[in-house]
Amino acid sequence: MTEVFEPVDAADRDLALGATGLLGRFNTAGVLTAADIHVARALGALAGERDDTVLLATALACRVLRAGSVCLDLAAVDRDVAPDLPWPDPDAWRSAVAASPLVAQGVLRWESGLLYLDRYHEQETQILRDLALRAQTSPPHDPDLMARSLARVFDEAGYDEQRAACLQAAREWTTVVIGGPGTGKTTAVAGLLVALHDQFTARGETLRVALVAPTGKAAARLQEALDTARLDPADRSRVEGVEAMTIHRLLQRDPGSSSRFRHHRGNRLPHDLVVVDETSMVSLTLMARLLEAVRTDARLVLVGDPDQLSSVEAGAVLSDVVRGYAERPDSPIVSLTRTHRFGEHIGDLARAVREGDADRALAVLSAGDESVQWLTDARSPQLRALTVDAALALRDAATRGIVDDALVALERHRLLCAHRDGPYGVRFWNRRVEQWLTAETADPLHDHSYPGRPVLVTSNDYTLGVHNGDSGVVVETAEGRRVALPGPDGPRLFAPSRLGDAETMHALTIHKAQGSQAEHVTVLLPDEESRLLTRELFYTAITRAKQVVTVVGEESWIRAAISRRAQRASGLAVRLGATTPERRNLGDTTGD
Ligand SMILES: Nc1ncnc2c1ncn2[C@@H]1O[C@H](COP(=O)(O)OP(=O)(O)OP(=O)(O)O)[C@@H](O)[C@H]1O
Repeated sequence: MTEVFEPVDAADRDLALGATGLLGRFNTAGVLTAADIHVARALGALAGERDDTVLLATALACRVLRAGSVCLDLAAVDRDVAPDLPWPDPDAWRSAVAASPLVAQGVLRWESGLLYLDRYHEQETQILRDLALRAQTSPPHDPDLMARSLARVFDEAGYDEQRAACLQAAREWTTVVIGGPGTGKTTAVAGLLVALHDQFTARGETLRVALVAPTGKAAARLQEALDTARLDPADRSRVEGVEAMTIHRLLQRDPGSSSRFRHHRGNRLPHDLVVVDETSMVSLTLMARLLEAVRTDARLVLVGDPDQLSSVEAGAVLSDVVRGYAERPDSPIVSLTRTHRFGEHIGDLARAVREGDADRALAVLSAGDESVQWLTDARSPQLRALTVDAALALRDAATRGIVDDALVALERHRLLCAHRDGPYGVRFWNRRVEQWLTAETADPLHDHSYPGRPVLVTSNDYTLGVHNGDSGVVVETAEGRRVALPGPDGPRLFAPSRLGDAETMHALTIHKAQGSQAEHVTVLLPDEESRLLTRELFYTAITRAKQVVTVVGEESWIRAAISRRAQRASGLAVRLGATTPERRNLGDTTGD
């Protein structure tokens, strides 16, 4: 089932002027927006397509993009959500789409039952082409030196998976390192940086490294993990000076265009090694832009957890790549399977959710371990106690003006919600925690800059160096109240009025929490009717916890979450699986 029928927002429910026939019916029913209809009509006029059913498919192909799909899977359209609408007969619909002038003229692409707007098909095709091109040759490397470097960096038993990841990345231009939280992905990256540094130095060259992540928050976490990776002082000096940044910053936005970057196929990045962390959050479009900008003779290492929620924008590139290569002999995937950080119980819960084993997940939740707690009712006094304790700790440090302590307190607890609105939403819970706090302290909280207010920045301000997703806290200082945000060289302080768009963050959506972690995470599940409740969402939420996770929700909601998959239509996995590997210098893994 594709997500064609995620209910449109109230603001979306606009009617297209003069929309008649099928498009008009689907528009009035709230399935299509005016924008979907506008695009379908404009493309239809361009190609001379008058068949209403084809225009309907075109409009739906626009609609699915908003739900994260790259294309419309015509056979999987779920008619039950709007059963009274005049759906075309499936066979006739397929034939009409296949025979459409829109397809003949390349405005739309029709492949294996999937209907694409040309741009997205082109991006998939480009990714496939670039991956194939990168796999035709292999990089020069000295295996003996590699073995010596890895023996030094991973000098204890138990690092076989990390070693395997580094060896693959030494041998091939493209490597995909996948694993859940705490499986040692960053540790593998740190080892790889050191080992490749040795390789380049031995050849009298300097290794140029780019370390990137899709969001500023994820880049900051990657930097922190690398800075604290277990390396001896000599090896540490080999990775010093490597700065993690966002993919957008690496590619550099072209000031003359909102969608182009300075680095592209005609102006490639200079780096010899590009490592991308949190790749699950990278959209199809951004991956296409990145792949074309990386030199074909530069190593690319994609790191991430394919079981997490996919990008906000269309595409599920990491999980598609993993599925697409599953049966291929030339797969660049290295899987890290052993968890090294979690308490055993959070790891067990995450595994049960990932594997779809609801009975096992409920058994772990019921076992009574202090690292995995379960509250069936959001009215539980325990939920109030733990959110108020976290808010009070923040308020205490902030009122005393101890900025470092306030920022530490900010990382202690996160209340995560699936929705923004409604009884399980962020807005409701932010207000509720503030009310509880007022009841506890008698502080008036009508002022938005009260000390201890946790703040989430929601837009980029390049002059201030503040990014969407940054989080901080209002603190009392000698100069007055300031919002403290963590920075690479210590806390940064801003007058509250200088920070543009910011929200209160006693509660946060799971989507916005992607790429970050906190010591204790409380996951407030929505009821089983929620359209957002999926296994990927639940897994992403649980795995934000470093030490303790509290799940709030009834058994049936947990079962619903685990049984429902977030599905995105895309052709990448199938097209990748069907590609025949082509190798120019197979077996040539040594020497230049
Ligand atoms: N093979 C190993 N044996 C023992 N400890 C390990 C091993 N690999 C990593 N660790 C330790 O486990 C912890 C987590 O490792 P790391 O940060 O590399 O994981 P990760 O997969 O990048 O985590 P995440 O992406 O979830 O932050 C670190 O403290 C690291 O030193």
